Amino acid sequence: MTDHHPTPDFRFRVDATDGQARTGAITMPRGVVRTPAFMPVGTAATVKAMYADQVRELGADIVLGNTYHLMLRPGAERMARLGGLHHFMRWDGPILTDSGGFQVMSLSALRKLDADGVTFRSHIDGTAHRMSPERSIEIQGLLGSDIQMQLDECVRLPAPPEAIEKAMRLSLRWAERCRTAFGEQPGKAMFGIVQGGDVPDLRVASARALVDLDLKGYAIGGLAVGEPQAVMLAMIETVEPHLPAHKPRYLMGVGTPDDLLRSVERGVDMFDCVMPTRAGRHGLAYTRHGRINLRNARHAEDTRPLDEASACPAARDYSRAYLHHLVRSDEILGMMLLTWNNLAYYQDLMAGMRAAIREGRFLTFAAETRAGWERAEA
Ligand SMILES: CNc1nc2cc(C(=O)NN)ccc2[nH]1
Repeated sequence: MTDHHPTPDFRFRVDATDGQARTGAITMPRGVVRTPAFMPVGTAATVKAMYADQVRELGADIVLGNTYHLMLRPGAERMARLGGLHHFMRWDGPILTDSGGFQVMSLSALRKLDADGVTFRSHIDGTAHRMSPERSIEIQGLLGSDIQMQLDECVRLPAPPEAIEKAMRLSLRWAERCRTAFGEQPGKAMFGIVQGGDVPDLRVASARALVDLDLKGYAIGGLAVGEPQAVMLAMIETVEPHLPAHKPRYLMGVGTPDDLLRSVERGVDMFDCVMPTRAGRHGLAYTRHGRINLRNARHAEDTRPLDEASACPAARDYSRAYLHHLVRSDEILGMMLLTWNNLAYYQDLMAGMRAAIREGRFLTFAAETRAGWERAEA
């Protein structure tokens, strides 16, 4: 395995491939991101219910910050005065921030979109805000983000092709404006976001236009927005041949463990999703035996841990009976342990994929992993 060290600039290297699947690393001044990579979501400057050190220890190299939440609270200029997001939350590795566009459209109130950006009211206190491509990049810079996302317009599916095309073309114009606003920041990157809904021709047009901007990485956005998994996978297959093989591909907002296997198989390098953390807070455990709902009465006297073979204490040292009790009692420790378990499982899955790709056995690994989920618990 090629060992990777932080570098003064932003570099991506593919170390091995197996079919369309790739494994390698992004090296940046703040650290190395082994790919395929899963980014825990740290919405309000915290990966909910986790210490930053725990997130690092379970194998995460990079976390995601949400621009929409942080610009509203504590505020971008305030965050800069406080030393930036890394210092604030004590995460010394790379941070990727989204642009805020998706959350403005899904969380804010009274939002109005125009050619220059979006005007909206905060879901927290109703104050009015304006987000332009330039302001989004400025905010991400003030936060200290290492990988910044362009502002784009993401449409929910199903949607009329005209609406999808309009949003995709607006997103391309915003990509150029973000590229200009970002300028040259050695060691940092700005990624474009391929849009185009579930319309292959629009997806290809979006990808080709973004590649002409010669960006450092490319996200595939506007998926996992209500479409069937088959449609999501078809869009990845449509876009992949048009993205440069030597730059990272990031699938936004995805996904379940099965989504991750099938997307890595199709050439995706990076992921973020609230699934492991949100599910953990709701009593759901992701394990190599499949998903387990600890609220279910069948666990009330089950003395087994979630996974005795796991290196994660939350999976190995606590009985299901205890986790069931904590979940039924709405105890904070229940959320903490299940979040810890779930993030550890997701990182173990990514590490397993990286090793399998290096050893040319990815499809076997994927099949064995799925079989483990199906096997009725011993
Ligand atoms: C949970 N599904 C899901 N889809 C997403 C798409 C985007 C996007 O296109 N941003 N520009 C962001 C977050 C997402 N989360």
